[in-house]
Amino acid sequence: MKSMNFHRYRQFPGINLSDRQWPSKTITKAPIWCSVDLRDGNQALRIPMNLEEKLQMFDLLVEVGFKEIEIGFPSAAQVEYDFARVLIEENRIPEDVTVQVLTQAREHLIRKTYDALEGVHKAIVHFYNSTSTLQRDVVFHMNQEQIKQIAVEGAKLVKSLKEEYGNPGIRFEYSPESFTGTELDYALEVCHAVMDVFEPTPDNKLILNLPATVEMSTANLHADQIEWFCRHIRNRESVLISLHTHNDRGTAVAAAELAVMAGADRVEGTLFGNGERTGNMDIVTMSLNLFSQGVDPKLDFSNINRVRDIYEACTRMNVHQRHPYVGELVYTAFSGSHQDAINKGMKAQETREDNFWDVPYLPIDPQDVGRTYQSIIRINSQSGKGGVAYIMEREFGYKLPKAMHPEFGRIIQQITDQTGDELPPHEIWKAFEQEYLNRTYPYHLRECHIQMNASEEGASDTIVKAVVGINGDVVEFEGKGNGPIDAFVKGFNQYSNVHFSLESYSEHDIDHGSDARAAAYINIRKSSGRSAFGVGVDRNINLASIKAILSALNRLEA
Ligand SMILES: CC(=O)SCCNC(=O)CCNC(=O)[C@H](O)C(C)(C)COP(=O)(O)OP(=O)(O)OC[C@H]1O[C@@H](n2cnc3c(N)ncnc32)[C@H](O)[C@@H]1OP(=O)(O)O
Ligand SMILES: CC(C)C(=O)C(=O)O
Repeated sequence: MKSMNFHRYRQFPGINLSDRQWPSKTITKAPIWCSVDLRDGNQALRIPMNLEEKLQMFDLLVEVGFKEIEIGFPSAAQVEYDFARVLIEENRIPEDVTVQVLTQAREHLIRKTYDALEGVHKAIVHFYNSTSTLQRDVVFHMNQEQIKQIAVEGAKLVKSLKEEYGNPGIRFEYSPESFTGTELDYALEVCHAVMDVFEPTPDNKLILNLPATVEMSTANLHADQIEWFCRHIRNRESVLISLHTHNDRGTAVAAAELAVMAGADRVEGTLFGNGERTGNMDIVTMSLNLFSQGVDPKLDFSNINRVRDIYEACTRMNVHQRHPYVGELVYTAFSGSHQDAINKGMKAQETREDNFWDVPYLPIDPQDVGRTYQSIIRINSQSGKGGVAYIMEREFGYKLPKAMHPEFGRIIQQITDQTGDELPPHEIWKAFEQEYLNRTYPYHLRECHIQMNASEEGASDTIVKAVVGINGDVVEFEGKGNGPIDAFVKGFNQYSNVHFSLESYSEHDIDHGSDARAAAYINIRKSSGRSAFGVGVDRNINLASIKAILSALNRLEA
């Protein structure tokens, strides 16, 4: 085997934090959420959102419950600037929502950003410069002091423009961009220098956003970085520590979760993890993770499909079928043992008294996010008898007796083995009809009259007069027994010379009301030892049973 070029990469260094506290913490409340869909999400799209799409996305974010929304980078492009103006001039920002705008720590961009915010009630001016070791070297060719000065000069300008514009509703956020690639003590030094400019207080906090601009380490090391920072920052009560994780290693959500345990107050992210490269932290997943632990997520994803549809329309991105909580297949089991457990779990759930959700393989109730139970079991060659029985009951109201499950399961398995494809419910129904209900050869019930006689002593007997097609001939017979089935079987045995016994019988209503039909399931065994189920459906339960007998016999003859 050829080995890969792993020696070109270095291990991320450990963090010196031997008494880390975060591993024994749990998250008991939602962090302050900030959506960056309209900025980090938008800047990574092949076709960025137009004004109309941005408005639609903004309205969705408000509807979901975000109170802080980064609406763009107004100094970057006209559409970004215009969007801020439309929101402000058309009074589209609800009272309780703060919009946030991003700018590089560069004078002309900061000034333009303030122009875009003219007249806003509440806004966060978010400015950044990269502080990472690598970018200082290869992008800026500056030393630590020079890079710190970019941040400090930016902070001074951002602060003075607030006064110049006389807008008390402006707050500040600073990001040492590429924080996770920056020496921790240096990132701290830069943030302290920025704090010295703003002089934040507990009533007037500065947001320090510590981005994992590129996800470079395992989530535990990220949590160590955040705990280290939270412990070393001065005036901790005067700053909000914000997270902004990316998903380069596929663990942005885990990194954000552990970092909240490590002390962060606020989390930036996007719907479904849209954003640069592999995306930003997925707020839907993180908030529903909290939800699934019994914590109020403070965001409303109770109609997840609507959120997905608007997201897909605005971004032209598709949500993956396996995306947590929302993907088409995430509440679906194809495999037999999962189906069996879900089927049993759903039944047990109906009888639970404590209302807690506890169904195998379904971490949350799909209905809590506006999904249905419709597709929790779907059938293909990996499926089992329990799943097939579930579909028959759920989709068509046929409660196949348990002893019949293996038989019908095998019939469906043969089809799925042949096609290799999923078998939708209507195809399962077709197979059921063909196998059990539509068989008329060699036996076919043409007429049947049932007469039940009750004697004064309470005993009763039944006479069945039937006309049955047998191998193309028409045979008329009469039988007497202690009930319609017994009478029919006796008569039939006599005239057809076919001998069998009844092994099991069950029946139920399929529909309700005066027009209700009944389904009967009868298992018969011939003297040869072979046995089969038959199914009959009729408005009259006795006729349904007689049809079920002939269905079973026909199957045994086939
Ligand atoms: C991690 C993130 O997601 S950060 C957000 C990223 N988002 C975006 O960049 C989207 C919007 N950006 C843009 O539209 C543009 O990049 C703008 C408007 C911000 C800047 O435009 P331009 O100046 O034309 O282009 P560009 O970004 O290539 O400029 C790079 C220059 O700015 C310098 N620069 C970058 N950040 C800073 C800073 N904070 N302070 C001073 N100079 C900076 C670079 O070193 C480079 O300098 P050079 O020209 O001497 O080599
Ligand atoms: C500007 C910052 C917060 C950013 O987008 C990043 O670092 O990913």
